[in-house]
Amino acid sequence: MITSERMAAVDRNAEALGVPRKQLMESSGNAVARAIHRLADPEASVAVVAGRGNNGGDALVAARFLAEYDVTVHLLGRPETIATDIARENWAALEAAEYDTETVTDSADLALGDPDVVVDAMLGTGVTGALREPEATAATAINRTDATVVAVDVPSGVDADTGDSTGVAVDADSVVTFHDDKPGLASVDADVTVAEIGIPEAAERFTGPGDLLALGRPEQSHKGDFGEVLVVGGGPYTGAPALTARAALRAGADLVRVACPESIAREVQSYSESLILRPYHGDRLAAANVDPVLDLAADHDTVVIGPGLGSHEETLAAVSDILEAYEGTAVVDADALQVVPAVETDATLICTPHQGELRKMGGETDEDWRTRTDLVVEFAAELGHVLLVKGAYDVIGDGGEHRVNRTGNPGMTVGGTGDVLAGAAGALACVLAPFEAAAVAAYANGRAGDAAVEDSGHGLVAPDLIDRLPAALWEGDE
Ligand SMILES: NC(=O)C1=CN([C@@H]2O[C@H](COP(=O)(O)OP(=O)(O)OC[C@H]3O[C@@H](n4cnc5c(N)ncnc54)[C@H](O)[C@@H]3O)[C@@H](O)[C@H]2O)[C@H](O)CC1
Ligand SMILES: [K+]
Repeated sequence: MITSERMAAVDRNAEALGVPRKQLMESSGNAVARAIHRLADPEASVAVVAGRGNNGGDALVAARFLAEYDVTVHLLGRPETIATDIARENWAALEAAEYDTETVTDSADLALGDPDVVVDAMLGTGVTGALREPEATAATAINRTDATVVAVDVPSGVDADTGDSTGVAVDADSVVTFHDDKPGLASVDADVTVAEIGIPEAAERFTGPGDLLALGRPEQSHKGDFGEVLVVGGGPYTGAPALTARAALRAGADLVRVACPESIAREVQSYSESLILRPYHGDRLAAANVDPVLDLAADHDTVVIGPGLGSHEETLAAVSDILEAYEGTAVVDADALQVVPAVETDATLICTPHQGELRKMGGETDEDWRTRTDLVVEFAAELGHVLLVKGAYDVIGDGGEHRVNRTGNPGMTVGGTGDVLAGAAGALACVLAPFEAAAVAAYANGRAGDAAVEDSGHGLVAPDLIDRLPAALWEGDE
């Protein structure tokens, strides 16, 4: 099963892998035509009803694969209003080759006749709300025919994710859907065929530019759309919590506060004026700080706990107590990771170990790490949390799904890059589901590292990544 949002991401990733959408459209159209070959005898009459989006584009392609049939293509709307280049190109190809086409600008003008087959390609995953005109009237007209109705991707008017239809929807006999089944088709009373359209498996398995689509564009978001992050870190180390907090800010967080021992507050502040500190009593996290930190945490959308905390027994006990009582979303990094397996919590944790830390948590690693994503998925399931295991290939798992990130470079083994990643994950977890936040953080962090190396060669330091996070998250790669 794949949601429309994930499908759009995978589609974008496929393009980045060298398989552009026009190629996918060609495969989709071909699959629809093959379904018609199975359903109808040669010379049967086929009415293709195409909308102005890519769903319509699929059917315009299908028409070219139906030479044995008597095909008429009805385009709903003027050709100039076709929404995408690839659909428009396929319309132009039909026109140039003098196919039997007509454009319907007024729903009253749709003359379907009495076809043997109707191809419903008005709307697919791009639908929002109830069908408008001329689609609504066309759907009623399609439902009134005695034809066998073949829907492209989803019956028009049906939401691919929920199966809901707010108004009239096409009553299809059969649905040819692409790449993977859609959740909304479960409630549709039709034969559903899933057609492979040539999307490489890597487009789903590896993070790519499509994974960033969920973030939206910066100009669409406003201050307050992201969220507030609390970094709980520092003690024996002062640089780590500062890096984490600065990374969270650059990854979009509206506000980031650092809870750290008062003994190091001045030094943490010295890294950046923009840091807001909430110092607690003492020189390392300990039992007396648990309640104040929990009170602070309750006022934030996410918490990042671990960077620079050290592994003093008292500190680790305090981390356990905090995680046990906390109920929100937290990124757990560095020394704090080792307490996670024994912690019983209602919180949603994103754990970011490297392989050494993973072993310390009781997880299994393997020399042939790339092919052992199953180890991450299983251990994540055992923990009941999201795991982001850092390495040459980062593996992100949540017990069900997994994703692999291959951005980044050997220069990133330098200290502090993990602190940056944790901060980015904390910010992204304010706006994305935990698994997505981890995957996008890994992708963007690696991309920032790759950009840094490209700009200044090797000799990378962690702050180089922070400055490049906004571009890595919000700028296209073409
Ligand atoms: N990898 C893939 O996902 C592939 C998908 N293919 C096909 O593309 C469609 C989705 O295409 P898209 O252009 O995004 O959307 P639609 O064609 O479904 O519709 C967009 C079109 O419709 C207008 N619109 C939206 N809501 C309504 C409404 N309620 N009433 C009327 N009109 C509406 C909107 O303004 C747009 O103009 C997917 O389903 C597949 O069939 C590919 O070709 C292969 C790869
Ligand atoms: K459709």
